[in-house]
Amino acid sequence: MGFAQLVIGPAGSGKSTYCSSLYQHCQAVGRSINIVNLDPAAEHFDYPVAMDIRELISLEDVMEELGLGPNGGLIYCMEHLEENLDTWLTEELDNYLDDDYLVFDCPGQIELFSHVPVLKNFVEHLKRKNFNVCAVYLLDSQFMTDVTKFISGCMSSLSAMIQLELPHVNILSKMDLVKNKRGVEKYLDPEPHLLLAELNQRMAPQFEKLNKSLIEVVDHYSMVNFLPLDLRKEER
Ligand SMILES: Nc1nc2c(ncn2[C@@H]2O[C@H](COP(=O)(O)OP(=O)(O)OP(=O)(O)O)[C@@H](O)[C@H]2O)c(=O)[nH]1
Ligand SMILES: [Mg+2]
Repeated sequence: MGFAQLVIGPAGSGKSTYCSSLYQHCQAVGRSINIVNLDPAAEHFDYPVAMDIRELISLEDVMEELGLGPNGGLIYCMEHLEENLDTWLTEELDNYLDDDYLVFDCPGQIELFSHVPVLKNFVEHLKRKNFNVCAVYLLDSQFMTDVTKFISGCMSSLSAMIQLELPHVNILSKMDLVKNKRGVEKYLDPEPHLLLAELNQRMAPQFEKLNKSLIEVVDHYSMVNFLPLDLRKEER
């Protein structure tokens, strides 16, 4: 049984930086880890790339030859990956042994984990290949400054959770940049009724019913839970 982590989250939330920190950490403690690039648009890496989607397809070629824009081109590349799960991916995975740990650095277009089925099928394939997979969802702590942004962050994470159906960890990234630590801490594991009160205060009165439903959804899925990550701190 192999192990895999799917690192997802909105554009610029710190996925690749997290992957490279994870790599350095594993180097330091003497564990073996393999970071896989699944972003056909990525160019620079701070970690050795164990597998690379760009060996299968290049975004630049797709944009040039098919006349697609960057996001349409990315979806095309990911669909191409989906079509090659039984060929390219299977061959690449054959290089890894039973106990190996793979970390997939994903692109940041949130449609990939909200409604486009590519990553879902990718995960199913990994499971068929006997990998134990989990999702790590990164959200930028810079957006945790008010309750409306918090709720929208929860919703996007929740849609990934529902679509991928994986054990799921939420991480609040870039904690080193947060000046008002207290302001963010209250969102790590907040009381639903306090969130609701804050949301009602922030929004016009006609949204009260909607606010209540939103908080209930978040609460039901036990989603109101983020782990803060400060990459400058050693103990993590
Ligand atoms: N201060 C600080 N900056 C960070 C941290 N993590 C990421 N960044 C910065 O945030 C920017 C985006 O980081 P990336 O790791 O490229 O984010 P990403 O999620 O891989 O981005 P995409 O792949 O383009 O979606 C870069 O400028 C990073 O240096 C962090 O923990 N602290
Ligand atoms: Mg990245």
